[in-house]
Amino acid sequence: MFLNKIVDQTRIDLVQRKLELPQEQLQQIALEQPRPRDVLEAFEPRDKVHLIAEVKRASPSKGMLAPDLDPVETALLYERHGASVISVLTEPHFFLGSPEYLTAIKNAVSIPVLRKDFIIDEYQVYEARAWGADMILLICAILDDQQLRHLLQRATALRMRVLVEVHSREEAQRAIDAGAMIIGVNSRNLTTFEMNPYLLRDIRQMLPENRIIVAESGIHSETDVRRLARYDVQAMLVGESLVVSNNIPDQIGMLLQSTTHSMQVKICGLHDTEGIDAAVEAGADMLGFIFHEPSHRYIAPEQVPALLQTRQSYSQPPKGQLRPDLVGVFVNKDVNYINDVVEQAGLHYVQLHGNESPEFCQQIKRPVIKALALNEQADLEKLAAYQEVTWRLLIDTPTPDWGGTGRTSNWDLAHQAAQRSKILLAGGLTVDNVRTAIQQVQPWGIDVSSGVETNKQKDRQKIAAFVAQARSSMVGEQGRR
Ligand SMILES: O=C(O)c1ccccc1N[C@@H]1O[C@H](COP(=O)(O)O)[C@@H](O)[C@H]1O
Repeated sequence: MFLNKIVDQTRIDLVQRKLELPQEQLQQIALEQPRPRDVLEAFEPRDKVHLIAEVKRASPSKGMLAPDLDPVETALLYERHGASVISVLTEPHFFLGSPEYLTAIKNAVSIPVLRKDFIIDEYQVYEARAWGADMILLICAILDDQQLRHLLQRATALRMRVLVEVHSREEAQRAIDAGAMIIGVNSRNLTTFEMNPYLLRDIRQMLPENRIIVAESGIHSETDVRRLARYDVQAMLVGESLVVSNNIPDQIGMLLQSTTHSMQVKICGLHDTEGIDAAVEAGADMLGFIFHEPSHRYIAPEQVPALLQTRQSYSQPPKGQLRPDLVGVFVNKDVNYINDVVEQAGLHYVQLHGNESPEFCQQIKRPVIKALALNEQADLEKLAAYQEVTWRLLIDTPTPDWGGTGRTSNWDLAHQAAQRSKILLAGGLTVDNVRTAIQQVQPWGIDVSSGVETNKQKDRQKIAAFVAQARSSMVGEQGRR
């Protein structure tokens, strides 16, 4: 097994290195180093997705990636094009890494540098500092709780920061309990090399708000980054897709641009197979289900999993896509009912579309999207109380029917809201007006129901055209959160 092999090899190497340089001397060198660079500052502002760019020549899962890569030139290129931290492999046998790369890179760039290795012994922590690292990686899968705490404590005493890597809910809890402030969720299982692209979604909610969350592995495309922006990570650690690229600046540009310029699309009011297939195949990010009985779009909660299970489009989405997130829409329902439906229907988000108070929102077991109507300037003030306790705000048209009416909202007020928080814009969007809406309001995402229907049924062509139009409508950096 790969992990065992690499840890065994690390132990053998360590015996030799300790003979060459006893720990006492190494410790002295580590203590003489200038103070580490400020890693936490590198992840400011916290509501952006920062790039940890990795210098990696090979990997056991992919073999040779970029054997001729010049580590220092590559790191300098990463820094010039917007990386916040450089990750350097120092493991020599499986990743063709080297401590010399780390030191040379540290001397060349002015951003923090991470020692990415299989650290199992405090000797390696001192090495990292002696070589110039500002941050180290600790992998939960190869450490027990006592080792994890001990190595964290050693690194902290040397003023380094620690990226604690997890691969499951159980490891995430161990990282939290050990006091990890920077938690990396690695979608690649280090034992089987299998990818679980849903891992981050599955464990994101259990990670406390005050931690820095790093998404690791398999980040290649705009679609990948759009998902990360949905799970509110502070950083993405990217190696392979950078080093194999024949245009690294373009690849970095695409990844970073996608963190802010990529439009999240929710298709709402789905209740039949055709609608679900059309929304998934068009590449929708979120599927919305209406649990408000008077609506013609109503679906009983228990029907949702049953319906999704029958759809191959959902269980095995088209290449390059993943299963969208599921949103349940409720109007003035009881909190216990909502929390039961969350489990029953397997929801990832809850949209509250009635008069629910901020206190009510706090009792919901999933991140809340709170729908609010903006009639006049003064209504903007009510956003603040909800912003604190919800995941996103949704600006919809004020009507007695609550929502799904096909009437557009006040885009000027919505734009002002979008400058204050990440909003979803809803109400009367269609393929004909969505570009203007995006450019005028600059929302974080958009939500549509009526506008992609014909005779009250979801229309495959309208859905495809709507998603394509939304995605091609560029949003400027200015004014969008
Ligand atoms: O769609 C409904 O029937 C509905 C009922 C009750 C609350 C919200 C509802 N839909 C929401 O309305 C917007 C879509 O509006 P439009 O149809 O595109 O104008 C969206 O947020 C739905 O979740």
